Amino acid sequence: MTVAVVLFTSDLRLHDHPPLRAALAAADEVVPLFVRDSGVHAAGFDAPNRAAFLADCLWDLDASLRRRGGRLVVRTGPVVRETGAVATECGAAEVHMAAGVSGYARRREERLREDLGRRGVALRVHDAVNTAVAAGAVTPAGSDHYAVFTPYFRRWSQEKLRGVWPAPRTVRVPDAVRGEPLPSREDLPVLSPGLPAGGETRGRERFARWARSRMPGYEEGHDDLAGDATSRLSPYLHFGALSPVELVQRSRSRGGAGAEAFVRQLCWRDFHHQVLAARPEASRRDYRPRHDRWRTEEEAAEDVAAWREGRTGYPIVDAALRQLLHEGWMHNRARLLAASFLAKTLYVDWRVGARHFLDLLVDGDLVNNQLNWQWIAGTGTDSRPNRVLNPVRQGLRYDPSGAYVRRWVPELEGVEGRNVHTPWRLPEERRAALDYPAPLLDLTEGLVRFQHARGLG
Ligand SMILES: Cc1cc2nc3c(=O)[nH]c(=O)nc-3n(C[C@H](O)[C@H](O)[C@H](O)COP(=O)(O)OP(=O)(O)OC[C@H]3O[C@@H](n4cnc5c(N)ncnc54)[C@H](O)[C@@H]3O)c2cc1C
Repeated sequence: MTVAVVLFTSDLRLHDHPPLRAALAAADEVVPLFVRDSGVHAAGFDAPNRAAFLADCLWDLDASLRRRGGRLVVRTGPVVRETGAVATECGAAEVHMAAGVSGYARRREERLREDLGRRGVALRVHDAVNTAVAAGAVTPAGSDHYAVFTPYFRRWSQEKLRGVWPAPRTVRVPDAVRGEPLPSREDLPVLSPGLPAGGETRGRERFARWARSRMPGYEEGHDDLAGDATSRLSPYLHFGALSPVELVQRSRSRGGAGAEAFVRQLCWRDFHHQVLAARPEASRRDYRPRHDRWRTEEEAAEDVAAWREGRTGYPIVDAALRQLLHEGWMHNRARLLAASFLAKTLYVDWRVGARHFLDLLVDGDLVNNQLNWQWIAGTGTDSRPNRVLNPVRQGLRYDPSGAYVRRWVPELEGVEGRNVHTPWRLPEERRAALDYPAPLLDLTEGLVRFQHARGLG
């Protein structure tokens, strides 16, 4: 009887899963393994909102495996030690896993290869599991990655994707391998109250429902904050509960402007993955240094606290940050303007904001979070690095009725129409009756400070 191990990391699904498919083809029995990696805990990446979503994903994966005659084996500890121990216990000849692009994922792969090699076990790493096109598979002449999105998108769109594989019918797991009880959402500390439920089953249902009802209007509707017309699939993609290859293929086969626009957004994930794969240090250091002398968290303590709590006095920024606190998720347009406000208007180090997002976002990941923050801070891949988003104009444009602001900032519920974006202009008596702060700073002041810092005048 031959045995293989599948080490699940950010690929918590059974459909379209290259490592599982290869392991089932190579061995009679397979151990589906998930390690609650103490390294991830030590790095502070298991924030409660994501830990809760992860627990849902593991329960769902286990249930799906049980329906196929198997089960999920969960272990806790350093991932290299636990994987090696499981491989030895079950006499596996191979361990299969998905490739990752972060520095941590790369080191994990190297250490696994070494440890398993000593045990006589081969490590097989599979590409295009968590991206549609593998990071580094397409490169421009003379460079190891694309630094600008549009040419990458053009090239990426021409790549032929592999076929989509169904979930296996049966998975036979050796009886002898010991597992631990699955972690549960109930055991976790305080979570955002509006956190979505995780798991492949829910992710697939959500995609199917959204593709039928809202994908056709995605192109026009995706920036409408109150309309909430985007897919909200990002946490499922982050944990690999959905396959990007499958989403691209299924969207393309539906066709239409909405599907095309959605596929383009999926390409942004791949774009950032290939940047980080080539420049892993971009998760911490400026990708394109602009010689900024950012205000630190200590220097800007009061501004940072007001920003985090959603009490800056700029309603659209506050609505965005309160949505994050409540749902562990934020609309893309809201992320853009909240991040621009911190990094450019308040001129605070983008890493301070990126950390806050990572502490709360259920889809928070090093690749997309850090590189989107760099994009907005003008140290990343934006070809207009000095653009500053004006929160009043953004509010009027993307929340013209003010419904998004009223949803998240109840103090402003009674302010009619577009006035909700400029409460400081209300008559003094009316303004004083609102339990809502005055603007933290004048926007022109913020703009001048930023432009001066960037040497623009
Ligand atoms: C400052 C900032 C921080 C961000 N942090 C993260 C993060 O930690 N994790 C994360 O997944 N996304 C992040 N994003 C990207 C984007 O905001 C979210 O992916 C999107 O809002 C998720 O909502 P959705 O699933 O409804 O998106 P949809 O509009 O339905 O898009 C479909 C999918 O495309 C991908 N996508 C869309 N826009 C982007 C983008 N700009 N970059 C990369 N992928 C994209 C996502 O996987 C998303 O689920 C960040 C954006 C900004 C501006």
